[in-house]
Amino acid sequence: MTKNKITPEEALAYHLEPKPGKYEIVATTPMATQRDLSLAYSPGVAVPVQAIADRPETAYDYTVKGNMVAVISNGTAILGMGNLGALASKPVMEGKAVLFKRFADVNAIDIELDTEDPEEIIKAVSLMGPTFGGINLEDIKAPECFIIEQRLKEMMDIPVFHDDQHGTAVICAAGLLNALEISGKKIEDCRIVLNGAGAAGIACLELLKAMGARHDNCIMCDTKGVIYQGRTEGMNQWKSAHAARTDARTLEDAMMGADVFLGVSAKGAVTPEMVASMAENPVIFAMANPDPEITPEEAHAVRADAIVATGRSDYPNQVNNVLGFPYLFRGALDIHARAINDEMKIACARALAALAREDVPDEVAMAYGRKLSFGRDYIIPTPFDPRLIYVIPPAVAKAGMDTGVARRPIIDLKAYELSLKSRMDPTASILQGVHARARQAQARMIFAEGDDPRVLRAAVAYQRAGLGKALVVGREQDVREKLDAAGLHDAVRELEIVNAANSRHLDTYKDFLYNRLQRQGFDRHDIHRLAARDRHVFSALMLAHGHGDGLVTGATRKSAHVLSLINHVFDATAADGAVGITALLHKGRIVLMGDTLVQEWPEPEDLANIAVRAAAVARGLGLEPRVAFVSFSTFGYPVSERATKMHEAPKVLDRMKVDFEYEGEMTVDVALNPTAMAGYPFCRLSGPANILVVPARHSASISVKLMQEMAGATVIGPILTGVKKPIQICSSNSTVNDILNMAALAACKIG
Ligand SMILES: NC(=O)C1=CN([C@@H]2O[C@H](COP(=O)(O)OP(=O)(O)OC[C@H]3O[C@@H](n4cnc5c(N)ncnc54)[C@H](OP(=O)(O)O)[C@@H]3O)[C@@H](O)[C@H]2O)C=CC1
Ligand SMILES: CC(=O)C(=O)O
Ligand SMILES: [Mg+2]
Repeated sequence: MTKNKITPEEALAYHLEPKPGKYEIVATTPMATQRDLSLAYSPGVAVPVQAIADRPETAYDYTVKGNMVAVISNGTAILGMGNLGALASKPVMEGKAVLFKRFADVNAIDIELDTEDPEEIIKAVSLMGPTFGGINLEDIKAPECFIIEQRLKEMMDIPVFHDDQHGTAVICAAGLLNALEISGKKIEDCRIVLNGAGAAGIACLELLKAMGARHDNCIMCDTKGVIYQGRTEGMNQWKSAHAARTDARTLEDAMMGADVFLGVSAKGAVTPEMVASMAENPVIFAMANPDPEITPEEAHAVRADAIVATGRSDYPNQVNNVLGFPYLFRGALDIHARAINDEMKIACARALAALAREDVPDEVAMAYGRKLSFGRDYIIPTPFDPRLIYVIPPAVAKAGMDTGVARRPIIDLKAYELSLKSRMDPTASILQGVHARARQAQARMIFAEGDDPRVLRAAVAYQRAGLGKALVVGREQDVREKLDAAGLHDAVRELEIVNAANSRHLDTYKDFLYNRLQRQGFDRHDIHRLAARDRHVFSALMLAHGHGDGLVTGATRKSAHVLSLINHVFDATAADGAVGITALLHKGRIVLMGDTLVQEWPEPEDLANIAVRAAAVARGLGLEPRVAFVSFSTFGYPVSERATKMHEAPKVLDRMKVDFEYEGEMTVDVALNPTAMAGYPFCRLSGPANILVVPARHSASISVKLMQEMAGATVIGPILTGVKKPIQICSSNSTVNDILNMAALAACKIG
């Protein structure tokens, strides 16, 4: 199993850069003109004000209320870290807000309340009702959380949901249904031990009992050991409800012969001996965060037959409420629900359990870089499963409608499902897929520019993210100093630093290069200078000889120059059919553009080759290619000599009988806008183009940079294709993340 290794420095840097924190608020309306100002603010705003005053339900139409959730904490139970206060809880709450957005397009804002007094929290939150479509309580400790949630539910007319209680319970129930199916046991016969009698623990046991677990078969423990009938120390009414009739007094006693262990307590609470004493095919959900009660490695070392889950993303079977709260709220918000009730939670649990049993589509397997099929290492869907957004919310919404909490029922559930499918930004999952496949490939990546701090940080991140081995070309002393300056002292020991002076292969490289270049005016001296002193050439030679699986360079020099150096070692010219493809990611859309790197003025045959290369890149990214040859004319009008080759290129593809959609020539709006395309009913594209082949490199460069500077598009590439080995050339203004992404692209051989 590959484990992600995350260092404290990386975690801090992630939160510090590019701006402090993890989200910002973006306007959805333009505020550009005097007229905009008049509409958005005074006097225009008075009109929706009056409408809402007259009919309060229209707040869902004229404001963000209907898609806005508050993530509220006082920091008394931050993950499993305990009571560290409201301010310290902010990174977790900002994180939950981002998860809401990323996974279910719910706008969420974190609110940290600096009090431990339940009455103050109740008062503060109850007054926020008008602002939000729902309230997500987070990391508020038991037993106060029970009182707070109950009272707020009674007072407010929007869903109030304590994620640590019900989110956790729902996911735990879903995972357990499937784990028991695999271990061939029935919930009503199982002996269940639950450690941690707080927010998560009480809610988990309550839900499992509602789903068939027998009270007499369940033992709950806390820091004082077993909660047994008659115990007085450290008790409260919620624990008392689950007090067991048993002689067991310690967790160790309770675990003997148990079928199921559920941990929502703290790191290391379970020992290997306890696991060893459990019944056959034991189920162990060690859900404490960030560190589980026992690690899967430790549990499997003593019980190979155990089915193990944790709350973390770096092990299989992540039982974490991230699988629940985004989708529960999505479904609830879409029916303008008054509450999230038990039926909606159970519908969510059942839908999640059912989804894990379904055949996993290729796109999900591709995103994870491994085949996932229902079994011991896959009992619950993975958080990045793109089906969650359109499978779970409809189940929740339907249960809400059936039980009468919907203010605005959904008439057409099928249409709702379709709208959910197109709601999510596909671009995030594309990068996630690339990284997952890179992790699978475990490529030895050559980072040619070891003298650049960004490259060094990307190399460290590549290795620590478990993507493979990073080989850094540079001088040891220099690399050490630069890593020290970046606060990455330990990384020197982890990276392999390579250079001409410490390579055993320099003579072989020089012979190879001499053979290639001797008839192009290079003598032995020139060859030595190139091979020993130029890191781009040296790195390319390493790659050519299989002393690395991929190469990333270009962060310190202009790409054309880097490409000319690489051409000494590889055939990567226009004549060789090399092509640069750039991916533009913007507003949920991804468009590939070519050629952005190699071909200056491609002829129709070259344009066809660019289309073929771009289509392969698109498929590598999980997109079905639709190519448009773009120009300033559409299907022959206006007539122009400059547009002729764009008109001819599709005919070349006709002759090649390629297996993807293409059309041209056309203007960019016809290519990308379905309404404009509809004006040409004979157009063979089945939807907006996702690949634009442009007439020349200057138009490609202008378009990409315009999108980047004016629209703030994310740019990946140019991705170099059509070369024998994976080489990716970054741009000189690449960030650490850009370089890391290029390394991941090289690792999974996209291009
Ligand atoms: N995977 C997931 O999705 C989720 C995981 N969790 C995890 O569950 C844990 C508890 O969270 P939450 O319920 O919100 O917190 P609470 O503060 O509400 O409850 C903590 C409970 O754990 C008990 N406890 C703490 N340490 C131990 C120990 N070493 N042995 C036995 N019991 C212990 C406490 O006992 P006592 O009553 O005696 O003080 C208390 O009952 C955290 O680690 C959290 O990260 C929570 C939510 C979701
Ligand atoms: C996952 C979560 O909410 C917790 O550990 O508290
Ligand atoms: Mg929590």
